Amino acid sequence: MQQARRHLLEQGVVLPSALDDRLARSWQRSWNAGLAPDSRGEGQGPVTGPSFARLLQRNAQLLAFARPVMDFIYRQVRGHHSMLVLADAHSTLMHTVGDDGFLDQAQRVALRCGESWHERERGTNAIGTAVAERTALQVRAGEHYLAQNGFLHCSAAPVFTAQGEVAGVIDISGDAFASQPHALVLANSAARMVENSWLKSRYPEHVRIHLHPQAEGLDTPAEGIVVLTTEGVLVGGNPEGMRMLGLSTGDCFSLRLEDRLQHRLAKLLAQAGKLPQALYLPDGERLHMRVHRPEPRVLRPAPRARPNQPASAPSRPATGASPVAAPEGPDALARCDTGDSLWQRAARQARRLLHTPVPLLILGESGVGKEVFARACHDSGPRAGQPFVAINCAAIPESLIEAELFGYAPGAYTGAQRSGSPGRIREADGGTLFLDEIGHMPVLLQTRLLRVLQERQVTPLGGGPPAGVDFALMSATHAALDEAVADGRFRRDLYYRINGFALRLPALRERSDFDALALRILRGFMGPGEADEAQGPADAPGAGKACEGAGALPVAPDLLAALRRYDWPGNVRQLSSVLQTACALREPHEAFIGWQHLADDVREALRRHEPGLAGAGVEGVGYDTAAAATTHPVAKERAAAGAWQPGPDTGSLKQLSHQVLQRTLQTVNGNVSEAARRLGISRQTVYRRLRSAS
Ligand SMILES: Nc1ncnc2c1ncn2[C@@H]1O[C@H](COP(=O)(O)OP(=O)(O)OP(=O)(O)O)[C@@H](O)[C@H]1O
Repeated sequence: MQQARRHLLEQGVVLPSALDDRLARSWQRSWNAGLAPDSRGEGQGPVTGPSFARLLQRNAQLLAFARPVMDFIYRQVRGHHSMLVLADAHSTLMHTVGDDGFLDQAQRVALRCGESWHERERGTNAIGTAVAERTALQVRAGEHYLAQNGFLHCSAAPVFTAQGEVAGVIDISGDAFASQPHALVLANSAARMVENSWLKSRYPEHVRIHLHPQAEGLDTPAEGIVVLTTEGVLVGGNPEGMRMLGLSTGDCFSLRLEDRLQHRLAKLLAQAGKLPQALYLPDGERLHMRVHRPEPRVLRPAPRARPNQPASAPSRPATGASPVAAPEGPDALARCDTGDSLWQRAARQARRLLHTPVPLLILGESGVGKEVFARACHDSGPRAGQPFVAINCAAIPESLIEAELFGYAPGAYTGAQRSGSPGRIREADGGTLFLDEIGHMPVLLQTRLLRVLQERQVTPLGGGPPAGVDFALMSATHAALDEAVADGRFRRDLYYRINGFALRLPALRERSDFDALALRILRGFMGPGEADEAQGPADAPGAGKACEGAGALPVAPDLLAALRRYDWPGNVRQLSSVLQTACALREPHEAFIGWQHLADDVREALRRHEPGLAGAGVEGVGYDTAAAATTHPVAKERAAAGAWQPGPDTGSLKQLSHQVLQRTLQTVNGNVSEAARRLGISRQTVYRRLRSAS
């Protein structure tokens, strides 16, 4: 380990094979975050007082289910110079129980309630690394990134929510005792016990299926559990249950279990509460299951989703709804709903038509999310689980569209696959065919498509018997199809055939849900929890406060304001790509996206929309540094502590940024790396900035 440490200090990279892969990744993250292995870490001090009380309040359920399990485990390990820890999803310690002697020792390295053991602050450690890697693991002695934690041996296992998000971590820390494999087994079993008891009590109005390969395994911590709505839509499950049935978290709220298992829900319910039953999976494997019916409740109206509830957040289980009128979890359309009323209107219209054969024509500018919307309609309708086949008519060369759509017989044309092809239309059989940019379909093919739509039969190119097809049709275009009809570029009869109902999706600049939509997109790029994590415990010192005004978005407030004002000609696609680039340019230790994470052309385009900045130079270095200095958490923290703050009369942005840089360099005694880290910019930017000022 000493050699690995030396190598890291000298080369800045982890020595290959020195550590288990997960720990090696973690060491590298810790190094990249700017943590010095011989430092005392970057803790911002413990969360205390009312803030700590609120933290406990937010995690009340997890605590309630974890405490008895921790007490039980502690009784098994008492006297072994160790402790059990429960941390939240951000690695902040909430509850500990352990031997007095060891608790005292642990206090000395801040292993105590209220302290964060996030990797960013403490480097590789079992709690923070189990959260980052989403897996149970051990970190023993010198494997800890900070040398001062080398006396600890820790085993930690994440506790997952029913939708696969990390809810918290259970850790066993101690001296040599905790380094043994059984400590990891204990931590893992504790996490499974917490998940299972939480899951059982959390969904009283849902159907619960308990599973195990052996009947005797039911009701043990090893059992799998999945939860369904009374209509059979998957709500979630424990990791074991999801694994046994080959489900992924992406299936939650969209998959009907009977489509996957070929078991009727009614039949499953009929077996509820009886002795364990055999359940055969599609591959022939046999499991034992016990089905629990929802508990009867008084009828109450279905709760509605809050309009600005972040769309990709797992919806909470319905509370207070009856098993008969119970609403299922939000479907795919509801999960795309980030609160804009124009978009919601389109979704309402589409939803009414999903159970009818009426073809939808989705209109809207390029990049507004027409295909995303069509896919969500499909996933929310009766054909969910069947194929969704999207064809971009503008992207396929005209000469190939016919073969691509209708398929071809073996050897139908030069360059064709020898075995022939069924064509995309037949691939959509049973599901949905989505024709994007339908306005670009060549007129001759429009005639063939019309015939398929009328006859519901496809005849492959080069001959062969026609094959019957059954699909729902959705089309989309950003072009004015009625104009194309008027000047003869699009067949009128086909236009009427595809336009059973036309709905229009709003351009991004017309939407009122910018923040919620951006958060949804960021979640996709930052990974589960991280987009919200920047908010931290809302009142934790430092990070959360630095983003005041930005709501839940980990974006510097002035940048967020500019993003909101921008007119987004490329719509959601453009926003998505800007956020993706910014996430990629963000250094691992940077909690917020700032101006410095934008490409030059984007920064320039945004600034053209900024009333007060129109005259500033385009080069932008000064601007991004100033922005970083005023919005980066560390800088803001310093400002709050009484250090220099830019005032309105301090000069141009370029001067401001130079002053910030100079003062930061003074504070850190000229250490460029440290200054760059504090300002949230790269060392190269610091040097460039110094050069441009001289
Ligand atoms: N609701 C959404 N949540 C997250 N990302 C979205 C959403 N809607 C659209 N996007 C992003 O925007 C991109 C473009 O969406 P989509 O392809 O559906 O737009 P479109 O209107 O069909 O575009 P075009 O007219 O160019 O075919 C997607 O790849 C995705 O990255």
